[in-house]
Amino acid sequence: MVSLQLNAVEARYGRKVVYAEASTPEIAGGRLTALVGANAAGKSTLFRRIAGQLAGKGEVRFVGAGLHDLRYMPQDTGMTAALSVYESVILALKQGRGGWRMGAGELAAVDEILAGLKITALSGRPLSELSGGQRQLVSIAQTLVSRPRIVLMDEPTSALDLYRQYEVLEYLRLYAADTGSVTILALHDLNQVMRACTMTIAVAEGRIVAAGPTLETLRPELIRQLYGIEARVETCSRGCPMMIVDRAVREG
Ligand SMILES: Nc1ncnc2c1ncn2[C@@H]1O[C@H](COP(=O)(O)OP(=O)(O)OP(=O)(O)O)[C@@H](O)[C@H]1O
Repeated sequence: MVSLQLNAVEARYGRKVVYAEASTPEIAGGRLTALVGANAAGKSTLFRRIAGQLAGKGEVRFVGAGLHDLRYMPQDTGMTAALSVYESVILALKQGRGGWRMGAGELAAVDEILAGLKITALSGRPLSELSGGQRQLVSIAQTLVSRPRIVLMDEPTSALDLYRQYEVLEYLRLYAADTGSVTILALHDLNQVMRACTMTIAVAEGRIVAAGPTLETLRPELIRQLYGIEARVETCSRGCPMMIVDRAVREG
């Protein structure tokens, strides 16, 4: 079983300390975990620290996986390379593996991920000619094609239409269940979080302020603390929890 835990982790940019001592409970694999918080709260910074891109004290403890099994999809993937979609996914698969010979299994993995995300038709298109939503789907394919056991995704649905948001969240949920991977998604849409993520970690001003089962964690008091928004969680007529926003309770 794969899991991840932070113990008194520091994350800094040079002298600027964003997290002084961030700790989490064990984050289990096999299900989706949400990372939530306001703009500039520290979500991407926490991902960078887990991914080994930032230094600092404390322990990032992986069980059943290591940094070589980790893929981090940043918010802005800046796809400028003169490659086709298919080539870019092959490149992502080859990252860290060495050699260019493609086995039948590797080609099948590329075909499978493109089909799974319903972007096979984009295979031959240059990255530079894709729409924002298409780029985001390709980026997800690049992140998952090697079937990593630790997956960190920064706002993976931010450029997608409603249908694609639903499809991608479902795809990610099944990916986590199939592979047992620790899959953490930074998300702003709390209804997506409630629909898809079993566990939620909330950050504010460089501190982890809550972590636990999603429905127990996303309480109105926490929403107010994180976002300055008065909100309710109610059950819709089909039995699903929904976040209803009433009003802003702070300026700015
Ligand atoms: N390269 C950097 N150098 C210095 N400070 C940075 C750097 N990147 C981010 N920060 C700062 O770190 C803090 C946390 O930023 P971070 O990008 O982690 O927030 P976030 O929660 O991901 O925000 P958003 O929802 O807006 O993407 C902010 O104060 C930000 O200005």
